[in-house]
Amino acid sequence: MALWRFMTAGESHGPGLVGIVDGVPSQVPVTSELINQDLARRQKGYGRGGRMAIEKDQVEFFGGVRHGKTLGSPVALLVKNRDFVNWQESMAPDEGKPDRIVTRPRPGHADLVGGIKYQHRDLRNVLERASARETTMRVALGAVARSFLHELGIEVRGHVISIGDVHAPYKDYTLEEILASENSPVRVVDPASEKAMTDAIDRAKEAGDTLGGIFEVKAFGLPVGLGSYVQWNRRIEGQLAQALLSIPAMKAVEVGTGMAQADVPGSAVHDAIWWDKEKGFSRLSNRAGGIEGGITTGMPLVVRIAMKPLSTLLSPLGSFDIESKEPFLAQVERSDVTAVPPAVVVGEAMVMHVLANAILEKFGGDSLPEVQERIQAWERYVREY
Ligand SMILES: Cc1cc2nc3c(=O)[nH]c(=O)nc-3n(C[C@H](O)[C@H](O)[C@H](O)COP(=O)(O)O)c2cc1C
Ligand SMILES: C=C(O[C@@H]1CC(C(=O)O)=C[C@@H](OP(=O)(O)O)[C@H]1O)C(=O)O
Repeated sequence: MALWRFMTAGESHGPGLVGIVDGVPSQVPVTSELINQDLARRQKGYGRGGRMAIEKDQVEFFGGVRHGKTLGSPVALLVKNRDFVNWQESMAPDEGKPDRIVTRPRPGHADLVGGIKYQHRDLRNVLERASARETTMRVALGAVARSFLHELGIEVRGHVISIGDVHAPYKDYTLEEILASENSPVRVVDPASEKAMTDAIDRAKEAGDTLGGIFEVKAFGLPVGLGSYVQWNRRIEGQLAQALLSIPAMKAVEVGTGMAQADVPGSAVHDAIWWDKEKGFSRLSNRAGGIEGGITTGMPLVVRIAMKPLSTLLSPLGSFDIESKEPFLAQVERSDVTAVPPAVVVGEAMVMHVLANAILEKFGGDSLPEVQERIQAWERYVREY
């Protein structure tokens, strides 16, 4: 069982989202300001649809935090859906009027498979939970992990690499360089790529189409030794891939130089080992993306994630109404054109949940000072190894 566990509940147009993260050590600084910062980052991004103009996500605490610090008890959070006022009758848990019944499944969304699986004839009962609205709570809970990791000297940040077929030039960016993407509407580090990306989004919007893309998440300051090769489910890249692919619309994950490694000989892939008295062991390059043998190497962790284009198309693909069994083509619904920039923030959150758990598995500890002390002792040992 994981030591850092979280769960979310709530529908996209219901009253809100709730979440609990269990296993957080005591004394970790957590404030609503800190969580709201990440919630605001997830809401930004060129290409978002009308919903983001309605929502202004703000966290409320229900447990586990007092006077700005965690207590060691489960942290319970709530984020309300502002859009709920427009859906109250439709989403009423007691008697209500399901006035916006959905019977037209979108190819590529969860509508049809979810309807069949859960025996729903109103596909709203599927899309409400399949919606990526849920990722709001993953990010709110992820901000607690961010604070815990920050106190241990670990920073996790991501940026966009491509939108549709527009690729920014690839570089091994430092944390400071990645932070510069914060003000970019498409969360890209390279300013020269920004215009081509926003233009591509404008063109897709005009055509009633959508775009996917690729983003990268990096973790800096990780200790050597998180994860393990001794059992299949303890390999850290496996845990990261599962967490990242659990985000709606994510279809592939690469670690380090990933897929490209298959094309070249080993001499062009592996990272030479280096030793000096001051730092101990390190690597001369980081094509492995900070993981060897399912264990962190102490080099930056590098994962890249491919997101498919969103499935709510204003000029949609063919589909059939589940009641009339008639084909339909036209379906006008509000939707994002692309959600790669906000997905970066969700990717960061999922990486942070995995890393927070891995830290607790390796070092244990009930309070932040206890974990800090254990990591410091470990780092001394690693330097002298
Ligand atoms: C931040 C974010 C925003 C999204 N916005 C939309 C959207 O507006 N319209 C849409 O059709 N899909 C959107 N999606 C993707 C769907 O939620 C996803 O495709 C759907 O749940 C089916 O899951 P699958 O793509 O993993 O098969 C979004 C995903 C993310 C991560
Ligand atoms: C609400 C969010 O994303 C939503 C994810 C989503 C989907 O189908 O996944 C569809 C859209 O919602 P709506 O159908 O209400 O327009 C997005 O806006 C959010 O990210 O907070």
